[in-house]
Amino acid sequence: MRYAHTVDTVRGAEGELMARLPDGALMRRAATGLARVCARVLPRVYGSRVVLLVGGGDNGGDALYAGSQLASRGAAVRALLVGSRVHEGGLSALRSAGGRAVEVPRTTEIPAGSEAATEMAAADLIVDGLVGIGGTGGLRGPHASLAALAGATETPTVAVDLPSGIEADTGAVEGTAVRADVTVTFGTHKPGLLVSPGAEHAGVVELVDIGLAGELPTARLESPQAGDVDVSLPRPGPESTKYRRGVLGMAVGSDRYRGAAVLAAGGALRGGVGMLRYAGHDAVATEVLRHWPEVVVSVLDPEDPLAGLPERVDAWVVGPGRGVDGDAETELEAILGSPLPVLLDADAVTLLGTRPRLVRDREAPTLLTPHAAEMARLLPDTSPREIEARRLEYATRTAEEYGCVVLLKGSTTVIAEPGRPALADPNGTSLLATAGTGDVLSGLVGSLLSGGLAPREAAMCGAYLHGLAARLAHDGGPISASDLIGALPSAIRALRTE
Ligand SMILES: NC(=O)C1=CN([C@@H]2O[C@H](COP(=O)(O)OP(=O)(O)OC[C@H]3O[C@@H](n4cnc5c(N)ncnc54)[C@H](OP(=O)(O)O)[C@@H]3O)[C@@H](O)[C@H]2O)[C@@H](O)CC1
Ligand SMILES: [K+]
Repeated sequence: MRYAHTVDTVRGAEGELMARLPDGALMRRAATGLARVCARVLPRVYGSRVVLLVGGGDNGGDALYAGSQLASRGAAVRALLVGSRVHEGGLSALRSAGGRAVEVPRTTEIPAGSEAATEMAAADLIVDGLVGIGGTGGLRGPHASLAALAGATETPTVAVDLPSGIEADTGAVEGTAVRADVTVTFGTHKPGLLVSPGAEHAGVVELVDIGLAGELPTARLESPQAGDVDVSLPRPGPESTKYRRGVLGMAVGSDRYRGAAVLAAGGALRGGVGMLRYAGHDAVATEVLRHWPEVVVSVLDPEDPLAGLPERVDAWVVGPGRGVDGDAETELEAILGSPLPVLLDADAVTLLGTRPRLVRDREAPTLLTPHAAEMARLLPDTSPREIEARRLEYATRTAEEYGCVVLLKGSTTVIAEPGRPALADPNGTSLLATAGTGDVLSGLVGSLLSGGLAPREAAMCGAYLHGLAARLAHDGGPISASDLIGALPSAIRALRTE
């Protein structure tokens, strides 16, 4: 698991630790770790050209001290000082080691042909020490200008603690931000490094241990790795039967949207469900059976559909392609009235927007799996764009307002449960941005719910396997939702070797 803590928590832990350590010890540890990574990114240190972007705070101080270490190993290091002040200790260390520093004019626009721009383009490495966890709001003035100019070069860029311009606690990016190839972060990850859009600016994230771990409380955010998914995933043993492995009920698809049912069923079957009980009208039920003869189908009578819903199930998946008419609403209400875990996706989430009490008043476990547009229907006066920009914040808010677990699909899938650290899936890929992949996910996560996993863990494992399957199915060209189903067993196998 990767753990991420908020700025306030990091500051608190830093304060505790600093009180026991000599002055400057933490910054020395941070700078040494940073210099080590920079040395690895450079083809060789001696004779290389390094440009430091140095803001006025300790983030700039880290860059200056790391720069001094590179300079003492023979790199030509030049610091562009852009803050209203500068870390004096770092600056004198750099100068003593033979590095040079120039003040960048504090004009808002630094032109493309300026000396600073030329130096960045000619450098072997740019080190971004403009702002770290002390940053507030989008980058201002010359900081924004330098970040944009760095982004216009091909020069490899290492960000100090986090890429300047991304919001540490959320991953939101307002305006220009540095795009790093590598981010060297200190003590713990910051949530913004693991959630898009911030995560897309961070490149490879390397954690430098500065001794903070002992002071850190519960994380704000966790990012599961293959081993975490592997240990959580239910595996059949000698005692397993189809009933013990879990029976999943599915109320998805409709005569109009038959594919949704076929895809969700595929996700559940390849996700390892013990038995799948599908309920739907004749045409869609026949289609499901044609694709997946192992499914136990209940054909619903249009005159009395509720009477046909299967009873002996361990969990339910409701919504994809089911519609939002009166029958769908009555069915949703009936299923949510059961004491079983229920996953609501797509149309069921839309229906919930008009009847929030259906979940708010529920005591049994509920998991919502919306994308941003569906989530916007749950939160009045919120647009999908706002949700995309602040995924962690809105997933958390939805979970709290509805009192359930929420999996927000998209660039970084975020899972939130009130009172627990949120989870950020590390496997996000644009390969999944294609019709039907959400249906597969609902079936896959549903199979894990029916297998006995708590909603948060089912969501975590499902999201991880979904992304991994997409990567495994990809052989250079696009993939479809059906390819994803085919790759799920390999994804489960691959957990052990990841
Ligand atoms: N915590 C730890 O455990 C450790 C922390 N360490 C390091 O300390 C870093 C935190 O240092 P910090 O507190 O000095 O703040 P920092 O990130 O340098 O930013 C402040 C400066 O940025 C400026 N500024 C702000 N927003 C801006 C904007 N939008 N656009 C433009 N400018 C903006 C602001 O300028 P002002 O607004 O005051 O003029 C001020 O000068 C941390 O990230 C890590 O690298 C390690 O050394 C050791 C262990
Ligand atoms: K930075």
